[in-house]
Amino acid sequence: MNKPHAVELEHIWTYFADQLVHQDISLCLEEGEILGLVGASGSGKTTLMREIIGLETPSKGTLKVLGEQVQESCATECRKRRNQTGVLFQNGALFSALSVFDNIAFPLRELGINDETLVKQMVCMKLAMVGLDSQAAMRSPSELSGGMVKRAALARALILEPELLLLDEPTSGLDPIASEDFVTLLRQLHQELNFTVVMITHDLHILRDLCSKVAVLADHQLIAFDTLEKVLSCEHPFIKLFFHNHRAERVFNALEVNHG
Ligand SMILES: Nc1ncnc2c1ncn2[C@@H]1O[C@H](COP(=O)(O)OP(=O)(O)OP(=O)(O)O)[C@@H](O)[C@H]1O
Repeated sequence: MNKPHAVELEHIWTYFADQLVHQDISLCLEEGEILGLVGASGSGKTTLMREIIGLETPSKGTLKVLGEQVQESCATECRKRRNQTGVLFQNGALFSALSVFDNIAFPLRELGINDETLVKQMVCMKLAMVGLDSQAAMRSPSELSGGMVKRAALARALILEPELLLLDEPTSGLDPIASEDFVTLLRQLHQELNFTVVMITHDLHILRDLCSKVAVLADHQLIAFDTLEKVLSCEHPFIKLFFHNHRAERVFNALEVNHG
């Protein structure tokens, strides 16, 4: 039996004034899947993610997230869905005036959880999960390395134990080692918590090692949505450019060898 869908886009069209961004995009992501969203700059990846979060409304089409139709949700349903969705923005988007601890605690306090013992317990659990110690928790975001900022932002995104995690270029700005560590962390957390992930990424290693599905936006359309192996065999010029250059071939050769 198929798993329930975590994200369902049906015939999504998006215009900003008369500028077409998305033309008839449909896809279904099952619970527990990890989707890598790829596309050239300006192809509408961020807009699609903002639509899934509910920060932007498509011009046409139906968008269902965690079983609820986003456009028809009342305020209570919107709040509930927001609490079930964790977001990691590209630069971490931590509040610079708050310590790492208070950043991670922020969604709890916003929900009205003021029992400080409980808040401390929950924050410490998430800190441990992402591999940050209590010293890092007391620092301000500006005192952290790029990798630590991503971990702190991930802890904040996970604090309410979301069913859906949205990640915008989670490894951008990280050196290869910090990037690999972050991918390992994401994989471990996904195995433990089994959330669904939608992530904008151009990181070939993430697409190869982490994503169960890859979606490619080009020419305003979803030109491919499948496993990486199937996407690699598409003939579209953007796919050739992005997935079949020398660097990509080196990363994906291992995949082709592994899968015969
Ligand atoms: N709020 C907005 N109002 C008007 N135009 C917008 C708005 N948001 C995005 N756009 C336009 O929509 C198009 C898609 O933008 P979007 O940020 O979704 O692309 P992207 O694929 O995420 O790009 P990048 O990889 O550069 O971040 C762009 O032409 C952008 O200028």
